[in-house]
Amino acid sequence: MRRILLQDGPGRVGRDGLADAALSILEAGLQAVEPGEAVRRTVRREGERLYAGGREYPLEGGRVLLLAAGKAAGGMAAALEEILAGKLAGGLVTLPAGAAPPRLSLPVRMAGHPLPDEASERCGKEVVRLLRDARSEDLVLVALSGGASALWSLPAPGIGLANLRETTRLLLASGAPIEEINAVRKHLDLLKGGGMPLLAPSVRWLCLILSDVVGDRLDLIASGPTMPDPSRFSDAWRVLERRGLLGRVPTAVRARLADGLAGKLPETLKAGSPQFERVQNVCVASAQDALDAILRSARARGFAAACLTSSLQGEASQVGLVLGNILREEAVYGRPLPLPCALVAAGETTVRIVGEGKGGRNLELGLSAASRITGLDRVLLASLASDGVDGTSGVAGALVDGTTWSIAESLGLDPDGCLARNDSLAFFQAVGGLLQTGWTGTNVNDFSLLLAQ
Ligand SMILES: Nc1ncnc2c1ncn2[C@@H]1O[C@H](COP(=O)(O)OP(=O)(O)O)[C@@H](O)[C@H]1O
Ligand SMILES: O=C(O)[C@@H](CO)OP(=O)(O)O
Repeated sequence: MRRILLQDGPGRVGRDGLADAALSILEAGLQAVEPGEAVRRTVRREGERLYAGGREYPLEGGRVLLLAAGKAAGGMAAALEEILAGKLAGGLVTLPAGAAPPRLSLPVRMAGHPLPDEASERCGKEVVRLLRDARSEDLVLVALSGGASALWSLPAPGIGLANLRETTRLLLASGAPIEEINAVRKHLDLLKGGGMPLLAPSVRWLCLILSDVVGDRLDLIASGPTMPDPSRFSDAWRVLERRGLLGRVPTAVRARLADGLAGKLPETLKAGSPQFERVQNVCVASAQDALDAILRSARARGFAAACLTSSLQGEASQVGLVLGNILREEAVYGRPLPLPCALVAAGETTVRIVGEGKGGRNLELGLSAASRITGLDRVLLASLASDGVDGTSGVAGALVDGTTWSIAESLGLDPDGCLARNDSLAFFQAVGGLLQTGWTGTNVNDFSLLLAQ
């Protein structure tokens, strides 16, 4: 079971049973989306047959390949190696640099995240090589989780890794949500947006997906390499326009999108394309599973519990204010739930980067929420990235209570200034409340847990 550690500071943060309860409740959420278990719940083997998503896959007659990428690739691949004992003929597993390398029989590579690097491109080429050698009687298993967009890269002709990297950097800092970021990536990288089946259209495909995307749109997770792509060149162009990036992205990127818009390049594969006839995509777990476990765990500890939303989106500091106000309502008026209560929200907020500081969306959400609960007793809000690494902070999230804001002020910190400089890590390093897990090995959105007693 993955433990969450709370870094204390000069204030009362974490010095009461409420914080212990919050950590245990969130740990139950992480446990429910352990990737190996999620795969074992979804895939079953009986002798020479594999069963998943209501279909049967014969294991004899051809080779079985496994291609896995993403923050949960280690756990997913380990479970599949076990299930397919004696049957795997080859493959590749790619994880973000810095994650603990799993012990597997298949080759394991570490690559750049959130920006693709040379290792990402090498992995992309390795995937192409493996698929080009595949024959029609082969079965290709793909295990995808969030992060894979950066970990496997095959820049389109004329784009090159440096331009793809720069465009990704600009998009990540722009505050664009993942559907916008990936609409652009799908049009600059040949593996994304349904690109994989094009490389080996005659094989059978089973793609297992751990969702880290709000609403579990499978074409968005890891930029949907095995999924039909509903987005078009015109969508990618509009994203750059909307985010003020058309004049800032490299010339080669603008030129490719303009060629696509002018009909000089084929659109990505759409639903109904024959290339998807032999492809099955199955979601093995998502934030919904973690939310259910969080609610169960809270209720078992005597809290009235409810989910506020599983679609939390918006600028992190604004979302933090709203959640802080909801927690205040609970503490002062005991509504909407009777006390003691636990409210949980899952999703993925965004941060438009304007400063030079270090932090992440969960840290900014927590910092901002602290302003709305200051002075209140027996309340807390914990915001956690389920992958264990929030933005550039190196930590998983933050826990705030009614003392956080006043401690900051007593230390001479300027909380609003920290937010304005995107410097939330420095704020929490001073006041305490950082949540640490290391890479959790899973990845299903962020969680904000509100407790009031
Ligand atoms: N200093 C910062 N403060 C707050 N957020 C940041 C900061 N630097 C980067 N980010 C945000 O972190 C996000 C990338 O974080 P990461 O945890 O890798 O995302 P994901 O889990 O979705 O891959 C970017 O969208 C960016 O807006
Ligand atoms: O790989 C990706 O495209 C995204 C979404 O799945 O993941 P992350 O935000 O973790 O990079």
